[in-house]
Amino acid sequence: MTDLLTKQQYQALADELTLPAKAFINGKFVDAVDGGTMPSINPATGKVIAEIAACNHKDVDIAVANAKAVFERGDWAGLHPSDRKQAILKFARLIEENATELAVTEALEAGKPIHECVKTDLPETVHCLQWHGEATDKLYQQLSPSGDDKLGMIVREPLGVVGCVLPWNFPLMMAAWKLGPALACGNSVIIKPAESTSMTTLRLAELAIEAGIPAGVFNVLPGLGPDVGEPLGLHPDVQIVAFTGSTATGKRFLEYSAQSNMKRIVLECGGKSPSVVLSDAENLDSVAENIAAAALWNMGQNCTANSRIIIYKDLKTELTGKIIEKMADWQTGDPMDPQFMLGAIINRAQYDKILTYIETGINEGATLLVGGAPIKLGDGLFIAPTLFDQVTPDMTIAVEEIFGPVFCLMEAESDEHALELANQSCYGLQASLYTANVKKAHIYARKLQAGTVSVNCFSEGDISTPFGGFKQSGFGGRDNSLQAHDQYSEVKTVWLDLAD
Ligand SMILES: NC(=O)C1=CN([C@@H]2O[C@H](COP(=O)(O)OP(=O)(O)OC[C@H]3O[C@@H](n4cnc5c(N)ncnc54)[C@H](O)[C@@H]3O)[C@@H](O)[C@H]2O)C=CC1
Ligand code: BAL
Repeated sequence: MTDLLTKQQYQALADELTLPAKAFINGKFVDAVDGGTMPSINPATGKVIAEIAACNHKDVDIAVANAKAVFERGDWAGLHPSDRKQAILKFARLIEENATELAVTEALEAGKPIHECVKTDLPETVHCLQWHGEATDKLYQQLSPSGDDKLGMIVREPLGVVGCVLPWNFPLMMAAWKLGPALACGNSVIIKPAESTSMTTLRLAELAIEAGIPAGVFNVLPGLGPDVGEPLGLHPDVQIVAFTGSTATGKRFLEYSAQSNMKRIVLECGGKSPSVVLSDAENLDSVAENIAAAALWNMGQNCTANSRIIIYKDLKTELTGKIIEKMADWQTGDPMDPQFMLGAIINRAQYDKILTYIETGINEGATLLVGGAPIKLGDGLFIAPTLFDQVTPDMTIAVEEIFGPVFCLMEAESDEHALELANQSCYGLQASLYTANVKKAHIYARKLQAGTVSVNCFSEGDISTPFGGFKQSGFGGRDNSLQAHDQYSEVKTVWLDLAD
C-alpha cells in the first residue's frame, strides 16, 4: 500500500484537511438535534482541532427509525448478495484511495503514529472490508438431514438495526471489524464512535454513500457514552449492540439489554494479557523483540497489550537485559513524524490514569527498571515506555488493565507455575507463549485461558481467525472470520412436511 511521506508532507496535509464534524444520518451530514457540540483535541498538541456534533437520545431515535425503515424496505437487505458484495468492495477501494487522508486524520485525533496508521490501521481496515465483502455471495444456507419426507431448511437472516459502540484505540479498524460482517449480512448499522475519535468513522460513512451503499444503511452518531451509547443500548428497535471497550462499560450493555428488548450484546472488553516464557524458550533476542512490541504497540493502548511478562527464573536475567535493549526501538515523538513508532496518549484522563498506575507500582514495592515518567513535548500527552521488575501477582499493576506503555516482569519457579500465574486473571483475551518444544506448545496453548494464544510470536491472528475473549474479556461472539457473521444474523428453521 501507500509509501510513507515525510513529516512535513503529512503536516501540510493535516493543515489542509477539511475535518468531518457533523453526525451522519440517512446519507447526510447533520447537526445534532439539540445543537450540542464537543471538542476534538489533538492529544499530541493539546489543540482543539474541531467541534464535533454531540448527539443525544433524540438523534438516536431519528437514526434508528430511519435505519429500521431502510431495513424493512429492503434497500440493502433485499439486494442480491452479489450486489452487496460489489458495494462493499467499492467501499474498501475508496478507503484505499483515500488512505493517506484517513491516516492523517486518525493520527491527528488519536495521537497515533502516522507510521502505524499508514502501515497497519489503513491496510487492515481495507482488507477486513474486502474479506467480508467477498464472503457476501459465498455463504450457503443449509438443509437438515431429516429424511426424504421432510425438508428442514436452516437459513440465515439479517437482524435489522445493529448498534456499534466503539473505542478510541483503533478507530478505523474497530469500525471495520463490526461494519464488514454487519453489512455483509444485510443489516443497517449505527456506529457510536468514541468521543475522542469520531472523524475517521464519519469520513467512512461519506465514502460508503459514494460506494453505493444506500442512505440510512450506515449512520454515525458522535457523542458521549451516556448520551448516545446508553440510548442505543436501551432502544427497542436496535437488535444487537456490538461493543469494544472497557469491561465496566461492557457490563452496562448487558443491563441495557435486560432493561429493554433483550437485544443481543457482543462484548470485546479489557485484558491483562501475558507473555509466558517457558524454561526451554530459545532465540531470546526474538522473544525480547516480540515482548517489547506486544507491550508497547499503540502506546500499550491495546486490548491485547502483553502487560504481564512471566519468565522462567533461569532465563529472567538474560531476557530482561534483551527486553530493555529492544525497548529502545520504540521511540516516542510527534505522531506526524514517520520515524516514531509511539505517539501520544489519547486524552488527559487516560494519561493521568497511567501515571497513577506507575506511582502505585512504585508505592506497592515494584522495581522501576525503565521509564516511569512523562515525556515533555510541547503540550502533548506523552509517557515514556515503562518496565517494572519484582512484580508479584497481587500488585495492582499486575491485576488491573493499565492501557498504557507500562509492563511488568514476573518470575516463575517452573513452567507449571508460569501457567498458573498466566491464568491468574479475571481477563482472558490473548496470551503469547514462548517454547522450543512443539508438544509443550500444544499442551500449554490449550491450558492457557485466552481467546487467542500465539506461539513464539505476538499476534491477534488475522481476519480469517475469530477474535474475542474468555472470562471478563468477552461475551456473546467473536470479531473477525466467518464466525463474526453469526453475531449479525438470525438462524431460522423452515420446516416442510413432504409426506402425502
Ligand atoms: N478493550 C479495549 O479495546 C478498550 C479498553 N478500554 C479500557 O477502558 C478504560 C477507559 O476508557 P474509556 O474510553 O472510558 O472506555 P469505555 O469503555 O468507557 O468507552 C468505550 C465506548 O463506550 C462508550 N461509553 C462510555 N460510557 C458509556 C455508557 N455509560 N453507556 C454506553 N456507552 C458508554 C464510550 O463513549 C465509548 O464509545 C481504558 O483505560 C481501558 O482500560 C478502553 C478502550 C478500548
Ligand atoms: N487490538 C484490537 C482490538 C482492541 O484493542 O480493542
